[in-house]
Amino acid sequence: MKVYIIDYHKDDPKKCTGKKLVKLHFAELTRQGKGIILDPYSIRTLSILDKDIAKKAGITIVDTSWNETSEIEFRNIKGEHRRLPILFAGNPTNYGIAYKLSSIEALIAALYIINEVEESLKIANLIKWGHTFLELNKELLESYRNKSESEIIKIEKEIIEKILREP
Ligand SMILES: C[S@@+](CC[C@H](N)C(=O)[O-])C[C@H]1O[C@@H](n2cnc3c(N)ncnc32)[C@H](O)[C@@H]1O
Repeated sequence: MKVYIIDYHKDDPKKCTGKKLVKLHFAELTRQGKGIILDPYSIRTLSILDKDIAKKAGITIVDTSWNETSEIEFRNIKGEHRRLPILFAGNPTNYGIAYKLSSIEALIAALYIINEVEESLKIANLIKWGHTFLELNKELLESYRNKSESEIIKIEKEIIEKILREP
């Protein structure tokens, strides 16, 4: 799978997981979006139905800062924008926070959801807390894997309702 990074250079370069993917030759830098754009503000949800586009044109991650980002940064990027369904960050900065994934976690999740599990695990091995992320989201990722967009939205709704019911 081709992976692209649009790097807005907003985070500490030492901690930046988008840069790490590029450095380790698992991604290429780009200025334009290609294929599936991982966009947390998108109204469309990533699913197995996006696998063909991802295979043909790749997956683009937008490496920016969660503290400074907004919808505007994503709006003009060409491509098929998709958000990820609820998942919890496993990285030390945003540990346990829903939806706020690092670039590398977003890639691990996207590959898993489109049923590229082996590649997802390979990416998870690149970072210390890759397996923390997988462990934390094991059941969620498995429930989203290989499912259509409408199925994923239904599963996500049930999960959110369950969380809200918990004391
Ligand atoms: C906001 S940046 C933060 C990057 C940080 N510098 C790092 O080193 O990981 C994370 C990127 O991963 C993707 N991403 C993270 N969480 C996502 C979600 N819930 N839905 C879609 N894409 C997501 C997006 O491309 C997003 O811009």
